[in-house]
Amino acid sequence: MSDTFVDFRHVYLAYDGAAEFAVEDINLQTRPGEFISIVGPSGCGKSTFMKLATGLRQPNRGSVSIDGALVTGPLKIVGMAFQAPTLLPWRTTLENVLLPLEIVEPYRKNFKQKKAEYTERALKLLKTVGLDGYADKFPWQLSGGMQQRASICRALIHEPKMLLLDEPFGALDAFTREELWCVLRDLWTERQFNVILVTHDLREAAFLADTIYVMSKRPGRIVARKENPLPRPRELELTYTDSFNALVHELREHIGRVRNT
Ligand SMILES: Nc1ncnc2c1ncn2[C@@H]1O[C@H](COP(=O)(O)OP(=O)(O)OP(=O)(O)O)[C@@H](O)[C@H]1O
Repeated sequence: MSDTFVDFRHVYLAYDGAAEFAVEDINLQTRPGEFISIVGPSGCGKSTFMKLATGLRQPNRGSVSIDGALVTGPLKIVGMAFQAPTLLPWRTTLENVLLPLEIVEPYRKNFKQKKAEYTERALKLLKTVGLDGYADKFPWQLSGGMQQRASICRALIHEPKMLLLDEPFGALDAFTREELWCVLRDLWTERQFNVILVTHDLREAAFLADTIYVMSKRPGRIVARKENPLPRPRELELTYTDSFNALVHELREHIGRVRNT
C-alpha cells in the first residue's frame, strides 16, 4: 500500500471558456486514513477540488493520484454526501441506502442474490448512525438531521475508501450539526476511510479534521495548511476549550487575509 492516499501535484484547472484558472497549483498529499478539511470563501474552488479528486474533471496541468493510481476518469472507490440529502422521496430509508448497490457495478449484477446480506449491512449502518427503527420510513417522515444521517449511510454502503463531504451539515441547526459531527467522528474512527470535508464552518473543521487546508479565491490556491494539534479522541466539550478557540481563531485569520486580498 502506498503511504500517500490523495496526491495532487501542481494541479491547475480552468473551466471551458474561462479566462482564468478555477484552481491553480494545488499541491496536497494525505496519508491513508487521514481526515482533511478544506475551508475557504465562497467560490474559491472547493467543489472544483472535489471534482478533481473524484475524477469528474481532469486537470489542465499537473496530476491527481488516488491510492497510488493516476485518476483518469470517475472513481468507484468514493462515497459522497452533500448539503441537501437528496434522498428519493418514493423510497424508504433502507431502499435509499441500498440504492448505490443496486446501480453500481460490481454490486449491481449480484444485487438480487445478495440482497439479504446487503440489507443486513444497511441496517447495521443505520443503527450506527442512530436510525435504528427508521428503515421503513420515507424521507418525508424524517427530520433534516435524520435525512442527512441516512444520506451518509448511503455514501458508505459500498464501503468506499474515500468519503467526500461537501457542506454536509450546512443546512442543519447547531445542535443537530454537532450531533452529526460525533456520528461522523465515530464512523471514521471505526472504519478509517479517507475523508475530504469541504465546509464553511471552521469549528467543524477544527473538531473533525486531522489537517485543515485554507483556500484563497480567484484563482483558487491553497494558502495555508494547518495540522490540527488537538488530541483525539475528541468530545464536544473540547469545543469550549482555549486550545480549540485558538485554532478556530487562527483559521479565521487566514480566511480574513484571503478575503481582503
Ligand atoms: N461548471 C463550471 N463552469 C464554469 N465555471 C465554473 C464551473 N464551476 C465552477 N466554476 C467557477 O470556478 C470557480 C470555483 O468554483 P467552485 O464551485 O469550485 O467554488 P466553491 O469554493 O465550491 O464555492 P462555494 O463555496 O460557493 O460552493 C468559481 O469562480 C466558479 O464560478
